[in-house]
Amino acid sequence: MNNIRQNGEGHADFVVVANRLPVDLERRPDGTTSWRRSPGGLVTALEPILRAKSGAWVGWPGVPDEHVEHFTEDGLALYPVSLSSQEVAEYYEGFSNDTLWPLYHDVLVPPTYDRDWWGSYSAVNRRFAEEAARCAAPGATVWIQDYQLQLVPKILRELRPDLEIGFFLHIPFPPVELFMQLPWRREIIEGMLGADLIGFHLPGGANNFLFLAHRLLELETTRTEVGSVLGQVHTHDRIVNIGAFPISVDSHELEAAAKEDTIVARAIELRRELGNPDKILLGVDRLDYTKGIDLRLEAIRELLDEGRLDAEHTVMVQLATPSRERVQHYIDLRGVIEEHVGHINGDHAQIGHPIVHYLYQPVSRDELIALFVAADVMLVTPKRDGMNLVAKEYVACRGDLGGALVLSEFTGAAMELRQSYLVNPHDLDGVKNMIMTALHQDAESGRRRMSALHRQVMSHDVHRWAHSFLTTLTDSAANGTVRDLTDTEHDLAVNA
Ligand SMILES: O=P(O)(O)OC[C@H]1O[C@H](O[C@H]2O[C@H](CO)[C@@H](O)[C@H](O)[C@H]2O)[C@H](O)[C@@H](O)[C@@H]1O
Ligand SMILES: Cc1cn([C@@H]2O[C@H](COP(=O)(O)OP(=O)(O)O)[C@@H](O)[C@H]2O)c(=O)[nH]c1=O
Repeated sequence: MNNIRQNGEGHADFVVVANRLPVDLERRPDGTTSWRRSPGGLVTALEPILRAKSGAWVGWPGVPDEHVEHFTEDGLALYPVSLSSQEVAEYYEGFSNDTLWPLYHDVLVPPTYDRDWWGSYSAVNRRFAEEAARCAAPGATVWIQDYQLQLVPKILRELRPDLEIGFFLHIPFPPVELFMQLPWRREIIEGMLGADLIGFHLPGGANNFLFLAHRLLELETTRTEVGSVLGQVHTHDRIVNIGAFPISVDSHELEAAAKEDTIVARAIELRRELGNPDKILLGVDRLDYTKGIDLRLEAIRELLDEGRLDAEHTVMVQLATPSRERVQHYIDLRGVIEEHVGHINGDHAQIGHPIVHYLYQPVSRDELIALFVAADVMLVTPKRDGMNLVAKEYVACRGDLGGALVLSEFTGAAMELRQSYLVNPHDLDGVKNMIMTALHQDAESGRRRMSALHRQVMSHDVHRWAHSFLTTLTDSAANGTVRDLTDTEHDLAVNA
């Protein structure tokens, strides 16, 4: 237990522990530094929650070998955990993103099983747990996030048994047939079981976990359906609740932003800058092989080659945020995507009028919202995705009931967004046909679809998600039993 005091010397009553801080440290060539927003949906979702609860956030500042003392940035109390270059290579790029990420995403590329990476993952997880133990006040609520930190719940419980500990997985939890490949499978399940409540986006992930806990650790499991809790795992001394909590976005904030004059004007300007096409298609993703950017470009390319898509009056914007740039599969994918873009523009563009406008750089929030407002068809075609917040953001921004969403069945979002144009991303002809259907939708039926989608996203926002998880966590920690949200609690969460 070293220098960590059993009952906590920290002051934070609510602590988020995630691989990344909500901001990344940026080193400029002249040696100066600044902070910029971190990539990904986890940060998008949790930032407004932490802000509302005035809590602390424990995470890595995004660059190796940086030792930063805890500090406050834009009203958020941040507790950096520093990682060496070797740890970034082994814990983050290696075990997290070249072992667990592909294993949990249907083995879209083969996972690498490396014993040194596992050693580094275990050591870094301990460091995160120690930092959380240090900053949490007695009896505090600590909410641990995602696959990079699956050992933290168990270590933290050993260090600080007084804490209320929740764990949420943001990516799919695989079926037993895949998970059993992992040489360290027992340790991972035991690590997660240190929490009082384990949350997944979908019931499928929760059920996979319950099955594994029984099969692998021979623990007793029971099935319940109270609120979002689907079952319980009985460890030798505690009951751990397992549930499904589909994450969402700050829908009301997005809807309001999309109506602001400056955003509406920028959306019009964007259309003009794109050459006033009849139709704008939009893709917004981290550059990741799970996201299906390659297959959507393939679909567009074939539609243009076949003359089904009008090259003169159609434009596609594809934003791809750089991600995990030193992992070989990501380097390879970038090459494939850029080859597609080159082929499409080479074969079908005119001077000054590219068909695909491709940006390999992060884009600001306001510019993104203006693009959502401008886009006639949003293309979200992952081969596998835990949730996909971009799909929900697009819908939240379309309070005008315009636009159309083409959405892969293999995203978590597809579970709720049933009125989108659902596609199987493995069926290229099906994707092509659905893109054409969405482009030529009848205006009235398009409005009806968007109205249903918009209602769903507005009534199930990120505040409701967090409130639902955290009230269930408190009940779980108190006695292992749970209750449904009252209507008042639900309304408060939605209107927060
Ligand atoms: O931190 P990175 O390695 O740059 O990756 C960014 C984030 O990617 C993943 O996001 C997931 O969480 C989203 C919100 O729940 C969800 O919508 C999406 O489907 C997931 O892929 C990852 O899980 C995060 O830990 C990363 O921060
Ligand atoms: C390309 C791009 C994206 N964003 C924001 O990032 C997140 C992405 O979240 P999602 O759940 O869809 O997927 P991952 O977490 O990346 O796996 C979403 O909030 C986007 O709005 C951004 O801010 N800027 C960008 O350029």
